[in-house]
Parts: sequence; structure tokens; C-alpha cells
Amino acid sequence: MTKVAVFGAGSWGTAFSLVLADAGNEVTIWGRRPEVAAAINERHENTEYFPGIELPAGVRATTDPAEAARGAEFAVLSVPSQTLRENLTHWVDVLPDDVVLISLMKGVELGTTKRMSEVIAEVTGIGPDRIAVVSGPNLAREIALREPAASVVACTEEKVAHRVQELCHTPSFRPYRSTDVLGCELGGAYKNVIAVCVGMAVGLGFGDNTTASLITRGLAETARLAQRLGADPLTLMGLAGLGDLVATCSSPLSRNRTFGEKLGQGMTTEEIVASTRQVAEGAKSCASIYDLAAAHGVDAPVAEHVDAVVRGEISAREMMYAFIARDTKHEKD
Ligand SMILES: NC(=O)C1=CN([C@@H]2O[C@H](COP(=O)(O)OP(=O)(O)OC[C@H]3O[C@@H](n4cnc5c(N)ncnc54)[C@H](O)[C@@H]3O)[C@@H](O)[C@H]2O)C=CC1
Ligand SMILES: O=C(CO)COP(=O)(O)O
Repeated sequence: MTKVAVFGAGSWGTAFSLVLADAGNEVTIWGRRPEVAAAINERHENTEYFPGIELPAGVRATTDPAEAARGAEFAVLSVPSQTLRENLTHWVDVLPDDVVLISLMKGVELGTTKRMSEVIAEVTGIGPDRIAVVSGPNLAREIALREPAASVVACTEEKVAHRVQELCHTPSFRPYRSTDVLGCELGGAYKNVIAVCVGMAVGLGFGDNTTASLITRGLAETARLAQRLGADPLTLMGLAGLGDLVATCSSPLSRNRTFGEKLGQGMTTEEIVASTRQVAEGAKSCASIYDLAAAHGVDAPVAEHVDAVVRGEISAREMMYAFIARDTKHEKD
């Protein structure tokens, strides 16, 4: 049986642990809160995030990172993106030699504009051939309910992507493989920003023309930056791009879309943050993605305007009409 450590007992860390256990692996989750770890061990349930959903017997939990990592062939990282660097600094010494790291996170670091795989490489010194990412239309609750879904496992070393693919293939979860780590990560992080934007349109009471226009132009913006950075534009047409974008922008389960909806209804960022414990990555990554685009001379109006609304500099309504007022241009530009 393969031993897998999962760092992060939130929604996706827990749901992905269930996938890994369904695939026949022995999973130990590291969680910060003792009561969450105790409920997983004693009741086979993450009472905080998925009350009522039974976790397989192959999933255990601990608050001790060394215990979670002991003997693990793979270590999955699933904490909020902006906390990864600090957390990983504490975990790096307990990671077994030759471990393969798998990032589930969809964000870009503020200040450095680094993707999560880049932060992992920097903090651990592990090469890209042992760092994989999993990204796709995978709303955690639907995955935990074993509703059929597909995803992408990306690693620059295809053999490793293949190993991770086998690690998480179950009767309800179908992973495809890719070597385009950059495209997959950027697709996942950018769609969160676009979902915040779409949520604002929903909150303002606008209909499907508005949301479809934002989704489509948001995807064009993502592909533009991805291509400039060296990704394969076709990755953005796949599960980690279009697939995830559609799922997140259309689902009331999405935290990012919900965050935007509340902005559209007139709540401030501070009020929304105070109203939930769950992370909406797009509300942070809008700033880092905009910085990344600006540094590479790429036009990124969605990231730029979402950031301005999140900061309270303009209203959601002003953002919507600012998009329409932009200079006309060719659709391919
Ligand atoms: N929830 C979903 O449907 C999906 C989420 N993701 C991504 O997975 C990553 C993790 O998100 P979720 O599990 O959904 O978030 P969550 O908000 O459900 O859980 C985050 C977990 O991290 C913990 N945490 C918060 N701050 C922390 C800190 N400073 N140090 C250590 N732990 C901390 C929380 O206690 C919680 O256990 C994000 O990057 C998200 O974009 C990706 C695919 C699906
Ligand atoms: O990444 C996700 C689905 O693939 C989850 O989206 P939210 O973080 O917006 O809930």
C-alpha cells in the first residue's frame, strides 16, 4: 500500500484524501486543529468541512507533521496559497528523501508573483521532476460525494505525472496527464479571479450575456498571459483552463464566485472576509496575477479591475461598465 501525506485538512485536502483512499492508498492528513483531526480518527468524518460524509477507513489524521510525513512516498500540499511558504518552511525537515510533492493549490504568491510549484521548489530545493500539480473542475464537495469528475495531473517529468495519475484514479475520479505545469497552475489561479468577477455580475443582478462575456474574455486574458510565459495555449482550453473556469463560474458552491456575489451586493472585502473562514484565493491572487501580467507587458483588465474592487477603489458596477468602455480592438488581441 502506498503511503501518502496530505498537508491541509480543509475542503480540498479532505476530499482529495478520500479520492486517494478510494484508489487504495494509506492516507495521513496533517491538520492544524486537534478537534478536526480527532473527528477524522474517531468518527471518520471532517465535521468542520463535510459533516455527514463518511471518510474511508484508509484516511487518518494527526496534528504532527512528522507523523503525517513518516514513510510517505507522496506529500500533498493543500493550504491557502498565501500561507504555503511559511508552512512549508516548518515541514521541509520532516519530508522523506525522494518524496514527490503534489500541489492542489490555486493561487499566485503576493509580492513574489510565484506559482505554488515555484514556491515549493524554492523552499524545499526539490527539482521540478518531483513536483506535480493537480488542477481541474473539482469542487471539493462534489468530489467528496463521489460525483464523476476529471482533472489534470501535471509534472515536467511525464513518468512522475503518470505515477500521480495512477495514485488518484478511482471509479469516480479520472485524472489526465500533462507536462504543462505552468499552464495548469495559471489556469487554476486565474479562474478564481474570473469567478470573483462573474460573481460580481451575478450579485449586481446581471444575466447570462454578461457572465458569458466575462468568462470568455477572462479565458482570453488567461491564455494571453500563459502563452507569454511559455505555456501551451491548448492547456487553457482543457480541464485545468476552460473546464475549471466553467465549473467555478457557474457553481453556487464556489467560494470565489460567492465572494464576488457579495461584493456585487455591496459588501466590503473586510465584511466578506469576516463572514467566512474559507479561503477565496481569487481575492488575493488578483493582485499578484495583475503584477505578473504587468511585469511581462500583458494586458490584464479582469485581474486589474477585480483587484481595484477588492481594494475598494471602485465599485463592482463601475468595473462592469469600465470593461465595456475600453477602446475597441480585434477579438484575437
Ligand atoms: N475547495 C475546493 O473545491 C478546491 C480548492 N482548491 C484549492 O485548494 C487549496 C486549499 O483550499 P481549500 O481546502 O478549499 O480551503 P479551505 O478554506 O477549505 O481549507 C484551508 C485549510 O487550511 C487551513 N489553514 C488556513 N490558514 C492556514 C495557515 N495559515 N496555516 C496552515 N493551515 C491553514 C485551514 O484551517 C483549513 O484546514 C486552495 O488553493 C484552493 O484554491 C482546489 C480545487 C478545489
Ligand atoms: O477550484 C475549485 C474548483 O475546481 C474550487 O473553487 P472555489 O475555491 O471557488 O470554491
